[in-house]
Parts: sequence; structure tokens; C-alpha cells
Amino acid sequence: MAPHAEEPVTDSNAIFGHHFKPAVPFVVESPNVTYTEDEVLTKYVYHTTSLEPSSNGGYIAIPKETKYDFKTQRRVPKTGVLLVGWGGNNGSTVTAGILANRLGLRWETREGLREANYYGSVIMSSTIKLGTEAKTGKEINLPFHDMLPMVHPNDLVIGGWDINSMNLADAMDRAQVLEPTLKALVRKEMALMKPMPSIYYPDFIAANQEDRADNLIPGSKASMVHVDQIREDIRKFKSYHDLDKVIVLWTANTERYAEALLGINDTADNLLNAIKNSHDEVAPSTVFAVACVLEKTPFINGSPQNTFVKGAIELAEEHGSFIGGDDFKSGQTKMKSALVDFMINAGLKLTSIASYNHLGNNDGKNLSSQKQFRSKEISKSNVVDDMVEANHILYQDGEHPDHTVVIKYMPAVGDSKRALDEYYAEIFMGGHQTISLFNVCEDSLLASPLIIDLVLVAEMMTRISWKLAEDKDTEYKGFHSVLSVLSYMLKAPLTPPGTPVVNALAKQRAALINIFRACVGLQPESDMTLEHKLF
Ligand SMILES: NC(=O)c1ccc[n+]([C@@H]2O[C@H](COP(=O)([O-])OP(=O)(O)OC[C@H]3O[C@@H](n4cnc5c(N)ncnc54)[C@H](O)[C@@H]3O)[C@@H](O)[C@H]2O)c1
Ligand SMILES: O=P([O-])([O-])O[C@@H]1[C@@H](O)[C@H](O)[C@@H](O)[C@H](O)[C@@H]1O
Repeated sequence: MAPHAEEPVTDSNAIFGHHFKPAVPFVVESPNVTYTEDEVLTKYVYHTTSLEPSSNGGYIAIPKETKYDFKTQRRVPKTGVLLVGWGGNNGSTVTAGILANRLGLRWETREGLREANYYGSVIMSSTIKLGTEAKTGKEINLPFHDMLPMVHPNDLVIGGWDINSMNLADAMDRAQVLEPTLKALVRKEMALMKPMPSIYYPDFIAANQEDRADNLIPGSKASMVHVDQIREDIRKFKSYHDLDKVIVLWTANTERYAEALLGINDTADNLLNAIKNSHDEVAPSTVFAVACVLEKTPFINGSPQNTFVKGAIELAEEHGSFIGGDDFKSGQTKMKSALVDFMINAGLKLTSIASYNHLGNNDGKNLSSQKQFRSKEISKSNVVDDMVEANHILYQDGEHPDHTVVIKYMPAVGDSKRALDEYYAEIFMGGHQTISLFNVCEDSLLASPLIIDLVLVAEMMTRISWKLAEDKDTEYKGFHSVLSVLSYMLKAPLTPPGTPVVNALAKQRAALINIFRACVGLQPESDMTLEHKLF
């Protein structure tokens, strides 16, 4: 395998050491919180309710307390992100966006002057309640990013792979997402960025993608040579930029599902053997996942295919590597996971959901192929399951709303996806409610901030460890290899085997916030505001 001649070209002029100043500096004063120079150590009581069956067929509810010790490393590491599919609409857009923010760019548009921002990033552009001022009772909210010592996206060093050789400036033009005035300001830097060659197994993506495939690592089926090359690429990138951490994220095309095959991809050993034997059913995304797991590099899947076959999950668990996915939850589905949560929790019996969209970008072109569409149909359809199953008043066991997903490729609209949805519900006394939505989603401008959030949270999770308070002598350990804490950014959240999937958007955000609060010794925000009710 010829090594890559040139060093991985990235935004080599990255301005490092962006000395980010918290907007709302805070320190927690508590006997359960200890700050050292390198760590925040907290003693945290986790409250749940345990149910025991009662004699009358109901339950005895028992409040349960579990005491955890959390440890969070405070030093913010120099972090790189390697995007698989870097030359795509999302990859080129997120790269230009980070560059524009780093340089503090402004550009003229028809609506006037615009400036770089991180809107759409829950970490960079949303706030969370810290508490209330003792004297005034005023609620104080702080940027999500300031809750823990997180990497700032401006400091991310970016690189990646693509089966297409186009440099990032030309890829940005091809994407047709950003304003020409903005593109002009980042073009020079973006032109220096060239994706590393990648692996291409034609059977996994639409045949209409073949004309892009001019930047390949030789070989059209899985092999350990491919795994080793990807691992070497990661090591070279990390060494070349003197990085402490690297996160790898798949924003390449949607692949068809791989068949779940006993003896092939059902265990870690079988999967490694299948790769060694170049088995047909090992997808490029799974090869990337295996390479990252073996390289102890977090790997996140932003697409809907079943990258994480059982053997890949088992391999990640064996190596204590982080994986997360699947499929960015960017627009139509994000809206769905909030609206369905509202309707069902308001006691409205949703009986049908019709989700149609058309888009004209290369993603849409790839999804015009049935096998690739099927991967997306699955991730876009399952997003309501947990909310339906939680309400036995509205839905009998096995009952669920009709749900159809349609995606059409319409080149004319480009990246500006048109989503049309109809939500039909039974309401009081035989009535009906019909909610129709027309939602224009600028797909890459909505997905790019999610890429940033996924990278920032995944990196943060590598610096958080825990142990049971009662286990005095045990070592701290990391969260489970499957980072279900990433679910807010994903349509089809991957969870540790045997654990429930939560799709409700509010619950997903609350989980992320409250885990971060536990790391600084704060209890979950209950929103009870008893201080405003009991006086
Ligand atoms: N709002 C959104 O844009 C959104 C939301 C959810 C999921 N996604 C998913 O994100 C992915 C990327 O979306 P996009 O709009 O950027 O698509 P895109 O087609 O513009 O970009 C995909 C890139 O991946 C490259 N590629 C394909 N196979 C590869 C491989 N094996 N190795 C390396 N590169 C490879 C292609 O050449 C292309 O440049 C798609 O799977 C899409 O379904 C997008
Ligand atoms: O808007 P959303 O449902 O979150 O996600 C989008 C889909 O609506 C669209 O059909 C698909 O092409 C995009 O890749 C993305 O998955």
C-alpha cells in the first residue's frame, strides 16, 4: 500500500490556544465538590424510583439513591477532527463555518452584512439554567459551552478523507451552500485542504456516486490493509499537528444496510476475521469504525446505515473505545421528535404522520437509490417509537400511528430541502386535529453545527470518568463505549446493548445537561421553582 506522499493537508494555519473566556464564570461551593489544578471531583447522589410489584397488581414505588464519584479533567486538549466525506456538502460547509468563526469574518449578502456564528449548535448557541441569584431570585442562564471546560470549535484542527479528490474550496463551490462573498474570504485557506484518499466499496452506495470516486485507497472490499491505512492516517494527522485528541466523524454518503450475519459480523472476532477475509458484507463505514476502535479514537456515524454491527459494538466495548450514532437529526426529524413529544404528552392521539421531503444535493442523489433510501427511511421512521410506547392510554400494545416517509431527489432545489409533514390526531370527543408543516431545511447549514456538537461532546466524554462511591479502592472508569449521551444530535440514537432508546428531544437535551451538571456537583434542574410557589 503506497503511503500517502504528502502530509495530511488541513487548515494548517489554525489559530491554536484560543483563550476562551467563559461568559458566566462560576464555581460550585459544596462539600461534594473538589477542584484541583487538573480535575473537578464530585460526589453525586443519583435519585431514581425503583418499583416493586404490589399484591394488587400495581407497584410499590421506592425512592432509590446511588452515590457516584465523578472526575472531570479540566485541561482542554488540542483536538483534531477527521471527517469521512470531508469534500461533501456537510464537510465543506462545517469547515468553512469554523474557519469563518475563527477569523471573525463578516460578509455582504442581499439582506445586509452577516457575521460568523454558531447558530444551531446546542453547545455554542443555547443556554442552560445555572441557578437563581440569592438576593434577587433572578434566574441565571449560562452558555451550554461554559458548563464544563470544553474544546472551542474555533480551535479544532480539521482534516479528513473523501473518495473524491476535490479540494475544499472547489468542494464548497460544488456544494452551493454558502454565499459567494463568504466563500471568497475562506477560499485561499480552503484550497489548501485536500481530502486523504478513502476506501470505496461500490456496492454500498448508489451507483450514481461512481463518477466521484477518483481518490481511492486501492481495493474494493474490506481488508486489514484498509484498517491499517486508516489507523496510520489518524496517527499521522495527530502527530503532524501535535494533537492531544482526534475525533473521527462519518459524514460520507449513506450506505445500504449490511446484513447481520452469524459468524461474520455478530462478534468482534468474527468481524475482524471477516475484514481479514475481505467479506462482501463489511461496509466502508464499519471498516472506519473498526480502525478507530483499534486506534482508541472516538468514531461517530452521522449517517443512517447500520455501521455498528454487533461485532463492531463488541469490539468497542473490548477496547474501551467510544462510538456513537446514527444519522444527524437536523431538520424534519428534529421537528418530529419535538412535535410528537408535545402531542402525545398532551394526550392527543396521533394516528398518522406523513413525512415527505425533496432535496437536490448529492445526498438526495445517493438516496434516490432504493437501498440507500431504505437506510434513511428506517432512521426517519423509528424516531417516534419510545414516545408512543410510553403512553398506554392512547395506544394499546403494538398500536402505533401510521407513518410514511418519502424522499425525492429534485436537483433544482439543491441543499435547500423542502419538508412537508402532516400530523393527524384524534382529540376530545371524536374530534380531529390536523397539523400541516412546510419546513425549508438548509440541510448542510443545519447539520454542520450538529457535527460540531457531536465532536465537542464526544471529546468531553473522554475526560469524564466515574466510580461508585462505595467502591473505595476501585479505579475510575469511562462511560459505556456506546455514547448514548449524543442522542440529541441523532435520529437513531445508538445505545448500549439492552438499554432503551430515547428519541424525545426534550428528554435527550435534559440528559446531556444533567450529566454535565453532575460533573460539577449540581443536581438536575427540576423546573419545580418551589421558591416561587411556596411562600
Ligand atoms: N442535514 C443533512 O445534511 C443531513 C442530516 C442527516 C444525515 N445526513 C447524512 O450526512 C451524510 C453527508 O451528507 P452530505 O449532504 O454532506 O452528503 P454529500 O453527498 O454532499 O457528501 C458525502 C461525501 O462523502 C463522500 N464519500 C462517499 N463515500 C465515501 C467513503 N467511503 N469514504 C470517504 N468519503 C466518501 C462523497 O464523495 C461526498 O463528498 C449523508 O449520509 C447524509 O444522509 C445529512
Ligand atoms: O431533516 P432530517 O429528517 O433530520 O434529515 C434529513 C432528511 O430529511 C433528508 O431526507 C435527508 O436527505 C437528509 O440526509 C437528512 O437525513
